Amino acid sequence: MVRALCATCKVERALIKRPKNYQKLCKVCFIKIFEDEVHHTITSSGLFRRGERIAIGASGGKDSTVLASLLKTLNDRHDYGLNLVLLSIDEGIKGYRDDSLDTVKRNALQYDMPLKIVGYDELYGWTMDQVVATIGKRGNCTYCGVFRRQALDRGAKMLGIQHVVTGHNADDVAETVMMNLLRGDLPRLSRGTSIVTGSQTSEVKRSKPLKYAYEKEIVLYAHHKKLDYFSTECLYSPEAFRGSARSLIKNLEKVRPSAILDIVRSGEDMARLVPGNTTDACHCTGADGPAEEEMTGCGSQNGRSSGSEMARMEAQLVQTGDPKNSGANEVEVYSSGSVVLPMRQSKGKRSAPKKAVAKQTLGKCERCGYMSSQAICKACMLLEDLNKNRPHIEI
Ligand SMILES: Nc1ncnc2c1ncn2[C@@H]1O[C@H](COP(=O)(O)OP(=O)(O)OP(=O)(O)O)[C@@H](O)[C@H]1O
Repeated sequence: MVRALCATCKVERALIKRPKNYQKLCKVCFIKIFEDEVHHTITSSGLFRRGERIAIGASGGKDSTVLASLLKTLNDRHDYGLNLVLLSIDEGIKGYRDDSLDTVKRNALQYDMPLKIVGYDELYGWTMDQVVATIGKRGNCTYCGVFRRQALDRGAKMLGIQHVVTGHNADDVAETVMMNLLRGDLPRLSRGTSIVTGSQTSEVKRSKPLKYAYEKEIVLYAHHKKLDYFSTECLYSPEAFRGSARSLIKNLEKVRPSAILDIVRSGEDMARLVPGNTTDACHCTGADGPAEEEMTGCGSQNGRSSGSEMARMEAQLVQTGDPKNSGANEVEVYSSGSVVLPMRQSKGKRSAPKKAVAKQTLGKCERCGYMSSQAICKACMLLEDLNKNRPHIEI
């Protein structure tokens, strides 16, 4: 079968069928278009200012590795004038985070960026292995999410940096929109769709430059740019509700590729209906906001288990290789028939309709002194519970 010509340059043979819109592109044009689109997101939302120091939340996974590589490329190409630093949180999960941190250490050399690693053990006196040994796997993602969110802020403060970027992508945002839609929680939905969280009053703002990038295109970009990233799921259990929202969206995407971006855009439109929300930038403090809790999940939420779609896609890419070299035909990196999504059954209780929540005001946690919208921050509340059980386990 003769491969079609690239829809953009019309010279090279198409190698990639874009998951986003089925456009057939050659490798060079795909990479250029993907980079241009992220550049557009950054400039149109005025994400950075010249001279700004940016901490890239680096987990070693595909999203944050692509983010680091892309920001370096765009910073050089468009002269953003940014000072980029890698910031990694070591949750203390042996056989998972220690391996992914090795990847980040290599990335630091590859991209010539300084790397700061901050551990849960030094911040909280607990590793996630110890937390799971105490509370079991159920609910451990809540601890990890709350601790990581604060750890990223604290790591940034240690570096004297006020802006953290994370590798959250369009699929992540669509999942958050869907979850909050299903819960009937519009205020939380509104916070989850913002490209920037944290305001002038909060000490560290967070943003998602890959907000409009499809996860599948991130995998393709990483593959074709031959990026060095870590691809194993967390050893501890994923969050069931997010998994169900994800399956729902992936099934929609099969019949309507634009579904992911449509959900993101609908989320943005609905966010404008929330009283007090006038711009895309989130008005919550970002320190303790529930939407942030959801957006700072763990890699396992994205289901990279061997049976998952992303794992299949990665395996397929590795197997097929680059058709230019292997002589194979055009790579269709996805196919609606070939992907079987893991359906996780959620036994979650039906939650009562929620009232609109008032805007949060930033203060300081009475215990740790860290920024919080409540008297005692969530991390301290969780630590209190954990510490009650401390005598029962060996640390
Ligand atoms: N341990 C960590 N250290 C620093 N940043 C992290 C860490 N874990 C997650 N993040 C940040 O949060 C983002 C979303 O993380 P999450 O694990 O939910 O998604 P992911 O799709 O698996 O991301 P990635 O592919 O980058 O691991 C990551 O892209 C990264 O920027």
